[in-house]
Amino acid sequence: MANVLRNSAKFGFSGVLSQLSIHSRHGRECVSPCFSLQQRNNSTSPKIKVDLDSSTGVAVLRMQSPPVNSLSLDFLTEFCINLEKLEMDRSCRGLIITSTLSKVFSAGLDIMEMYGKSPERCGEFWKAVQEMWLKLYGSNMATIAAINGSSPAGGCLMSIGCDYRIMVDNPRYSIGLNETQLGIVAPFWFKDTLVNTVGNRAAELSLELGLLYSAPDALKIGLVDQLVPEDQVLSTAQDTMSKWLAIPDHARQIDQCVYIIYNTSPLPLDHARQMDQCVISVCIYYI
Ligand SMILES: CC/C=C\CC(=O)SCCNC(=O)CCNC(=O)[C@H](O)C(C)(C)COP(=O)(O)OP(=O)(O)OC[C@H]1O[C@@H](n2cnc3c(N)ncnc32)[C@H](O)[C@@H]1OP(=O)(O)O
Repeated sequence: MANVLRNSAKFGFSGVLSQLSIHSRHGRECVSPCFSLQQRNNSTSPKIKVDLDSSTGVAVLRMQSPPVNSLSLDFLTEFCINLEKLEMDRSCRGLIITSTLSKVFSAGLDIMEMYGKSPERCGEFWKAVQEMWLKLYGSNMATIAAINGSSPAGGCLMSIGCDYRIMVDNPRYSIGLNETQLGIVAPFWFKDTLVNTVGNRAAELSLELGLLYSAPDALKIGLVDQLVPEDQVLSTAQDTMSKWLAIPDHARQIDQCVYIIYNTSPLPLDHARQMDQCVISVCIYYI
């Protein structure tokens, strides 16, 4: 696995980063897509299932892409389309994200997307990764990750892109931004999101050592907010969501918006994109 990742970084990321062109706003506003969501969704069977309960205003998004819910371009495209539909639906106020797979929430970016692909394809893939984060972190909905399995790297990013994290209390499940262990570097906006979640020092240690935390250790550093038995993860997420939805939407959204504006680097700006490019290029150089 590590070898494939090393090779994928060599062949893929330089192409990926030269292709970056994202112009989205940050903050808790619905972000308009900068790539055509409709263009690419080639899968025959849906990788994502969404159930919206119109009586509660809460949608449950289930990732169902075996074996490990890896974030391929098709997966990310489908994810973003679903998020966008829910965002536009005024009856939907809350979103719970979980997995139908046993033991895995998401294995993170699909390593096959980073290996031996054309620069164009890599660029499209990287934009989709950015879009996923922008849409989730910038969502107007209250978002809860019901983490019912391991969630490394991009899977962790997806989790910390949510407002609240509930993880199954199982020490065999791990979560964290383990990129450096794979010889790659988490982009600065992964770092920002982690700092916003666990604070500066914990994020620094976590990123430099590429730490994967067991569920109990993740709770200790605040990477997740709550641990629950496996069979209670969804019901706890539903109960927690009702507390979040008791807060008037506008107040919660403005509060989140202010927090993000003051605590997150501006990915949409040119200089920030160049920094993204720089960090990954240095990383590739040293592989
Ligand atoms: C600049 C930012 C860059 C990167 C951010 C990233 O997200 S890079 C991706 C990093 N991801 C990882 O390091 C996770 C690697 N995977 C795992 O640790 C385990 O697979 C996991 C998720 C804990 C599940 O373990 P389990 O024992 O249940 O499954 P197994 O390892 O046997 O894997 C089953 C098959 O899935 C394939 N696979 C695993 N991860 C990925 C992935 N990220 N992308 C694509 N495919 C993945 C694995 O190769 C197995 O395939 P098989 O054909 O059955 O051998």
